[in-house]
Amino acid sequence: MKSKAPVSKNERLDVTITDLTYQGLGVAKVEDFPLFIENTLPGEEVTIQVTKVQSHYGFARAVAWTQESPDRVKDVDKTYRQTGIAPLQHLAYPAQLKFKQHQIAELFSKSHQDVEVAPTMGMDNPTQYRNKAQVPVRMIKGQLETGFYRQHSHELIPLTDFYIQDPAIDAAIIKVRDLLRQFEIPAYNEVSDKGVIRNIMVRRGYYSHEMMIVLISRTQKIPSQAQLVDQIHQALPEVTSIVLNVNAKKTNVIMGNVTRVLYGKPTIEDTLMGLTFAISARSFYQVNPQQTEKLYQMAIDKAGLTGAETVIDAYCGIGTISLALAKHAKQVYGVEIVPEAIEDAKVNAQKNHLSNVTFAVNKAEDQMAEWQAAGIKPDVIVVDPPRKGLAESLIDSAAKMAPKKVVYVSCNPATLVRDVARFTELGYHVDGPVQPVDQFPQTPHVESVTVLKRTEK
Ligand SMILES: C[S@@+](CC[C@H](N)C(=O)[O-])C[C@H]1O[C@@H](n2cnc3c(N)ncnc32)[C@H](O)[C@@H]1O
Repeated sequence: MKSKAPVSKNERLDVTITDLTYQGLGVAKVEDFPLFIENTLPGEEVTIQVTKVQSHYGFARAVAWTQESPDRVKDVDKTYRQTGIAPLQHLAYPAQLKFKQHQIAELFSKSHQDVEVAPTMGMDNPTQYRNKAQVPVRMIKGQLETGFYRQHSHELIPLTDFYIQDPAIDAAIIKVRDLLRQFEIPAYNEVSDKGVIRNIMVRRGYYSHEMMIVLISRTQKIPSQAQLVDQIHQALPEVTSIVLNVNAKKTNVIMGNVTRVLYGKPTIEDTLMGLTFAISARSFYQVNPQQTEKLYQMAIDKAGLTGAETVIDAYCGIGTISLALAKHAKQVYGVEIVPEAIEDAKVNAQKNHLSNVTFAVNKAEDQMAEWQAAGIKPDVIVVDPPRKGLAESLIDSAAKMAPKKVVYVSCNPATLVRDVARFTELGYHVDGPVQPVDQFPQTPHVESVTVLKRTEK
């Protein structure tokens, strides 16, 4: 065998299952060595017994056996795992929360043994929480269907109950699907690159109940467009905005660059932290509003503002965190790459009568360098990047500006740990425990807040 197994036959040990192979075996790692375990699913903590250590394509591989996890619950619907909508549905909710805490702790343990991870903050009803749906549309046996792709494929599994989405959104998708069928509007076919409707996006304000329907089309115009739009808003009284997004490219990217309002306003409004936000079709907006309020409150508390501080909010979207911080700070600077989101952010500052916020459309890494060159000296920097984390140059500019604190809101613990390592090289240390907040129940996605403090010299 080329590599040696750190486990031996008949050994018993406690492991956490982190992955699933295509053959349906659970995978756990011991010192980065994979163990393949029958009868397990991701997130489960089980005691295993190694049954075989064998050579597999020249590498050591161990197969182990266990009894079913006590945290296993009955699947609600197996399609939720096949589609990746709810890959953790088999796990009792407290075990899901523990798994998320474990994932972050495991990643930090390799480079930062001193970092603690607090228990994950969960929600009371961990289903039907999503305020946004983005569903693909396909023709199946000559009929237009909405649903979700089987994982790692483009095979559409038709669905009417999406389990983790607001049920009013599920009902709207069915209504739009039925109207598309009625007007005989064909779905896009990605093989022939023909057809019309590619995706339907629906967003609904948690408090406002305002609903936006975005029809993502290959074509500049949808057949029977005026009648379709008329019927949609008549059938769905909560709809205050119907938008056409044109994506004519042969691509996996969902939205194109052209957006046209077909009915109502270009935005819907919702409330978070007592503030009102306008949200347009292409802007990012957190999908779990109940947990977002907890997440933002945590970020604000950890920023520890007195009203005298200058704060930067990098990756600010429509300015949600920026404006929530502005109530407690002297001046806030926000930066975001999507121009529509910054337009929303500016409107949102006015709507909430907050004049101590300045927004910039730019790459956060470039804007931070500009602010640093311009001599801006933030007391606190908040970052909330996408899954790929922070550009190294952003961390360098941030450290040069020497804020007392960096509050890092992360949706990917792997890049969080990488970025924390860079900050520690530049004179920062993790202050207090990392706090996971469950933004995505039933899925393995992990959101967290980490505070980095400048180490006194
Ligand atoms: C996780 S979201 C957070 C948004 C916002 N803080 C919120 O809570 O709604 C990340 C945001 O970063 C933006 N983004 C992605 N890459 C960027 C970059 N290089 N520079 C600036 N913004 C970027 C995305 O458009 C998105 O709005």
